[in-house]
Amino acid sequence: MSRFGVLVVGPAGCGKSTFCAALISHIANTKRSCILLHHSWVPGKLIREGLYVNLDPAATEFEYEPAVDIKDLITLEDAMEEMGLGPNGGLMACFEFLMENLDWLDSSLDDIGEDTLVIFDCPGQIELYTHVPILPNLAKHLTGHLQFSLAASYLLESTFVIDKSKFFAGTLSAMSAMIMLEIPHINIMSKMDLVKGQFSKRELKRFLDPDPGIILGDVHKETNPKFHRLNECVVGLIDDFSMVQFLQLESQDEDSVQGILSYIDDCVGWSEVQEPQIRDEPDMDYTEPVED
Ligand SMILES: Nc1nc2c(ncn2[C@@H]2O[C@H](COP(=O)(O)OP(=O)(O)OP(=O)(O)O)[C@@H](O)[C@H]2O)c(=O)[nH]1
Ligand SMILES: [Mg+2]
Repeated sequence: MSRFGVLVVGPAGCGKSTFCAALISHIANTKRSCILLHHSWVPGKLIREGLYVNLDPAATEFEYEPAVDIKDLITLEDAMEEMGLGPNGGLMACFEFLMENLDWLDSSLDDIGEDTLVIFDCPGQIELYTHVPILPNLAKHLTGHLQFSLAASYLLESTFVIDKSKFFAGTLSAMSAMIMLEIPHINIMSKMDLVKGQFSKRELKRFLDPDPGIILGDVHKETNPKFHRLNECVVGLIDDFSMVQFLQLESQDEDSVQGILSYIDDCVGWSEVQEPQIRDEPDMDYTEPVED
């Protein structure tokens, strides 16, 4: 049995939930999972039977009904009220509770159809994977105990490229997530529609496939000379790793979503498993009859 999943992570408000919904719409439009779930396609049914997992205990509105919702285990209000915590402390407490009750997640994911790509919509608090190893441990559980072939997609908002020092901060957080999660990782520059008109293709390329050395000059101009040495060290760090590249995402654009889904499919190996299948045929037994 193959199980595939993608953790959608990134800072608050970067467009994670919108991207999850766009992925689901696209998968539904192309009807690719209907066969993989139950050989039938009923709009909406797909969503209840798998695919979308909400891991944000503060999320209340969804474009698609989650198949699994952390709020069925614990809500942010409960955690805040019972432990006398604020919203961020409450969120950490929710995840600690989830980690102590992983059997709940195991049983919730038990019914997920074979070969379905499960989309995990994560909260925007990046401390969950940059400071404390909660999401990394969850990823280990999914890949180890539940045998998911799992990838992470890290979203960074495109408006970060307008402020170059913010871009470096964002790139560092993407790197940090990549290193902490230890699973195949895709960086995505979200909300590209917001900056497309403002930059030429060449200028945008500088950020999508960053050469920090070139951007450094611009950052120097924008920062106090006292910090130039620090800027250089940060650039050196990004350069040394040479691992950060971004794919472009416009969640309203189906081609853009398809492009990113193809990367995710490749990362988790979904495509490899699908190729031999005859999609519109019911399961058939092709083995030779055994003679008595
Ligand atoms: N212009 C534009 N806006 C977008 C895009 N994607 C998301 N947004 C908007 O950005 C805002 C935040 O989007 P969400 O999908 O809720 O972001 P999120 O990362 O899930 O937010 P949190 O869960 O609170 O961390 C919403 O107002 C979206 O409509 C996009 O591709 N283009
Ligand atoms: Mg969200």
